[in-house]
Amino acid sequence: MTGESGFQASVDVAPQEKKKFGNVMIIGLGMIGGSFAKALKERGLATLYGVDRREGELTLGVSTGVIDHPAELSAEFVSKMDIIILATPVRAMESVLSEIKPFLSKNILVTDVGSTKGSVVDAVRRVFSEVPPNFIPSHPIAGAEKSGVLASNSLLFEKHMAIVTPLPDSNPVLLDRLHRLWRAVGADVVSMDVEHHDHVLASSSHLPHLLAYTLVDALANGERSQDVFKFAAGGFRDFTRIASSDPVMWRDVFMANKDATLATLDHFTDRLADMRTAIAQGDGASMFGVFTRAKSARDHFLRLLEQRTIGSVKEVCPVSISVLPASSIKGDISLLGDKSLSHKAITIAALSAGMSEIKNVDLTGDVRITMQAFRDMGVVIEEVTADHLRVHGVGLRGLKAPIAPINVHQSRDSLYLLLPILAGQPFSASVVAEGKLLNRSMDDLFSLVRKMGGEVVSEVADCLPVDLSPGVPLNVSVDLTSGSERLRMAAFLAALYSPVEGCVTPFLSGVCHDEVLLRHFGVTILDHGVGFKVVAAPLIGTDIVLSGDEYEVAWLVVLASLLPGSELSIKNAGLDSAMFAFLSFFQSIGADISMPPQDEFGLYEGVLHAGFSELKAFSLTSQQSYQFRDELPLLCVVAAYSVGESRMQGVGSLPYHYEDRVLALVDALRQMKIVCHYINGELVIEGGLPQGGELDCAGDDRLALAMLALGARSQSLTKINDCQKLLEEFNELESVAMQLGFHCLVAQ
Ligand SMILES: NC(=O)C1=CN([C@@H]2O[C@H](COP(=O)(O)OP(=O)(O)OC[C@H]3O[C@@H](n4cnc5c(N)ncnc54)[C@H](O)[C@@H]3O)[C@@H](O)[C@H]2O)C=CC1
Ligand SMILES: O=C(O)C(=O)Cc1ccc(O)cc1
Repeated sequence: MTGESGFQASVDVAPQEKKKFGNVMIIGLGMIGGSFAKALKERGLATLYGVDRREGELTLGVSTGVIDHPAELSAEFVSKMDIIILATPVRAMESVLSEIKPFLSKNILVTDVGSTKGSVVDAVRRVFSEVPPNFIPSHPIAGAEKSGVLASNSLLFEKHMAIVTPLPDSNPVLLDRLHRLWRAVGADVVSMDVEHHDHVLASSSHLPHLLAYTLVDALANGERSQDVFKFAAGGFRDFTRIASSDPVMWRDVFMANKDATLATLDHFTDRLADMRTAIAQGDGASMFGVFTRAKSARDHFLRLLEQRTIGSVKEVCPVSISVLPASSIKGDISLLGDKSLSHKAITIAALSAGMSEIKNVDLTGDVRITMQAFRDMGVVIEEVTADHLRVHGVGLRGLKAPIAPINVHQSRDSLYLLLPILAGQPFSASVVAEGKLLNRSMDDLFSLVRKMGGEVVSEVADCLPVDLSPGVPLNVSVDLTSGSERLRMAAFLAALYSPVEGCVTPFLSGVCHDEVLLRHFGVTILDHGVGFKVVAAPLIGTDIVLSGDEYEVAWLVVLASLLPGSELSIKNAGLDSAMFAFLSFFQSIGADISMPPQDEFGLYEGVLHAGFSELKAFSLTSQQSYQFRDELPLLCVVAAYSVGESRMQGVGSLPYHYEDRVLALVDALRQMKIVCHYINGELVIEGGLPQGGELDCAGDDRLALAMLALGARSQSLTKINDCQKLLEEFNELESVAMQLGFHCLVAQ
């Protein structure tokens, strides 16, 4: 090992100051080992010892300050370490482990950074006959095509993932230390099992390296190679950068991860053969399909990585919005399409036969998750402009089995649409999620899928992740009178997959956007008094322009009503029966609104006008409180500015989520010096002149909008904290405010 010729490794292992991670030995002081050492050393977190079979690397390691001391794999050094990191090529690890084995004690954390994990665990088993609890493998997903200690970079792991692959017997205290170690050098840590790691990395890292090496080799040895390289365009350079990586390291990787790389290589070879056929046959449609899906998958993926939502907790910057009092709103405005309707329109268009154009569609946030899921199942979706899609539908049962689980991330909207659709396909599929969607019971949705005849298997009862398999399709009958409104579109979709006819009994009577959207695409929905019969028939692609978000419409109407001098026209309102009822109630307490006309489907679509007027105090029965439960925060604001006392019965009997929202607003009202009483579930608000203040909407977008309205006519400035969700949901808020002359200021 080291120190043999001329280079003296000191055996005096620093007893002096103890740093956070103590004595850390890096074995294999190349690019990754050196980067790790440098990152710990620069942060003053450890005393670094380096070992390398190439003496030159150690000399450079000391002279460039990457390590504190050169070392050897002897008792004097090894036994005094707190942490040992193996950073050699993977096939060298077995001999390194044999050398350190005699000097290891069980409280020394030993880890590695190898690109494969199964082979390292096998090597550990061969050396120790088991995996000792203090050996816990890991792998940073960060690197470069360079090698050697001079290529080391102390920031290499910052904002990159580090995968740890603990084993059942791993020591939990040391596992925790390993997590801290990776976090200390800036990495986001994720856990995975060894086998899964090797399969995922075979596709995401090993296969691309193989392709790059093979491409360069094939072209370099082919005819006209001089000219190929001379005239290589940027694409060649981008694609082949990684062919400059270290050949020893990569030979080791492919020898160590043979089965998983062969599996992904076979899959890729099949797809390449398909592309060959498409080119040979001049099949432009197939090529266009592959290129569009691949482009959007990559764009989507990069966006997600930028937000760092894959495998790590999303970093959110706190956003506050301040409202300056005494402004009016004036102007004609068009609102971007409703987000939930955007998810649904894309879904229905994807399941229709033929092409659909969807205009005024909101393509921000979670909507992209729904879109990506369909693209992963073979649907070509072109983004014509930022709010215009062209969807090449494949029919109700025409989706292709996705090659990987569908990831709905944290999007409930995507999940509730995708699950019944997947259950209606002839293939099995898995659905995974992240964060708040995990470990939550989805029993309503899962039982809907079971009603369709689908088989649902999840590790934790009724929770994600879930595996779905098709069964014998059944005629679905869903009664939503005691269920959640969220299930409404899911129930309609399930009914569409019925062999003959499905039946949905919704909670509220009247016209709703979901049914209208389906009718647009040719679905026959027969109202039979207590519910709807949905006739199972193909959907037909069509063109549709989405109307503005209804809650945003309601908010703007309330704002216009409260602010003297306001004159507002919303050019693309689309009100269903429930929103029409709310705005009608609002008219009944004095609001000056003119509603858009009713269209052939029963929606009130078109221009809506609203202006300032003095509003009267009001009383809501329990039934009305329930009916207007979504709009109650807005009504509380109206009550605060009305003359007299307003009452809302039955608030205490609302589902807790709605009650909580109202109570949060009551707190805000009290902070603004408005008198409120909440007794036996009845809320009484005495109108007055709200003061300004600093409010917190607790990340609830609807509450945030209500608080903005509350601040709009208050005595002094109102600042609302925690508004990130509002800007995610209503991302054109600032431009709408600017167009209408509503003075609000967004600050991060
Ligand atoms: N290069 C990359 O981008 C990434 C590499 N990895 C993994 O990190 C490990 C190291 O890779 P790099 O730092 O890129 O390679 P490198 O070639 O820069 O460094 C490896 C070092 O290990 C030394 N070494 C080899 N056999 C040894 C032995 N028996 N005893 C002591 N030292 C020995 C070599 O002399 C060399 O200095 C590999 O297992 C690789 O799979 C992990 C993530 C990224
Ligand atoms: O240079 C690149 O783009 C890489 O892909 C780096 C890399 C190489 C090997 C790994 O195990 C992890 C990351």
